Amino acid sequence: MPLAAVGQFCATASIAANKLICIELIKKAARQGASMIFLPEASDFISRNAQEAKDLTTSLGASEFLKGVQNEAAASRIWVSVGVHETTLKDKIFNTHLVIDSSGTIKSTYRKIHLFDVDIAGGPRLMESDTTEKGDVVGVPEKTPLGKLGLQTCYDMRFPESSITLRARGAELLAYPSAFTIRTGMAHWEVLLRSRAIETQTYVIAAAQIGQHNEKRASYGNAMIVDPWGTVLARCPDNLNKPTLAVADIDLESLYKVRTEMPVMDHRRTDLYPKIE
Ligand SMILES: O=C(O)CNC(=O)[C@H](CS)NC(=O)CCC(=O)C(=O)O
Repeated sequence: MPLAAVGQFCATASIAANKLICIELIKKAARQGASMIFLPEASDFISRNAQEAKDLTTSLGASEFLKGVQNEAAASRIWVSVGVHETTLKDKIFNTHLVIDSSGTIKSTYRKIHLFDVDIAGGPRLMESDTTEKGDVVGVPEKTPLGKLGLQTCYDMRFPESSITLRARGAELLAYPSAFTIRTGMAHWEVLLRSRAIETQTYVIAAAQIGQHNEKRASYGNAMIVDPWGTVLARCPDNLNKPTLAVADIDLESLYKVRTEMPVMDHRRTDLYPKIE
């Protein structure tokens, strides 16, 4: 049975420092026998403001951060899922989720489709669309050593439509690299992830940022792997002081048992509401 590793750390505005942390996590996951490691959203950097985000962002091909991650994926012979920023043709950024194979090649690119524009009394207030352009493709699951992987990002977990779309297209796992706020994380994080896993009957893997990135921004952590029954198989420790990993076996046989025993996809009343595909 293949082993998945989910990572958790606190990115700052230093791309060089974040790159070293990710390289160490990739090495450690490979040493533990994982076939694939999942790193958080915005693993390349968390910026202090919109201007800094624009200044730090490059194309995928010109990214020093990605070069380091791709080289280490190849050196450690492990697949990697990672969230990064990417320049667009306009003066904006894509919030991009990549799958890199064990030779260091980018196999799949997903650009976050739901942007986090919220203003909650007592915080947080974040307007992602000020800097970020939304992607316009849900995509098809990518074949990985763990199974067919559907790519999403963070806030996307609030939209079951896209996870059900990916399930309908063959997903056996869904990845949600994240940088969740603490307030919304305490109220919603685990419930959302377990709900997506239960209703789609897929594994859900959510790498996460944790801790204080700068004066204005902190993240909730609780990176986790959830099985298709909704059980939290692994969770990174609540450790603010160092990057951490958690691992779990991916058992597709038990996934198909869940789907056979309770075939919710076949029970849909698409005569009463739209079919998602
Ligand atoms: O800003 C970057 O560089 C990377 N992007 C993020 O951190 C994004 C947009 S601000 N964060 C979220 O989507 C949090 C969602 C969330 O917390 C919720 O749904 O409750």
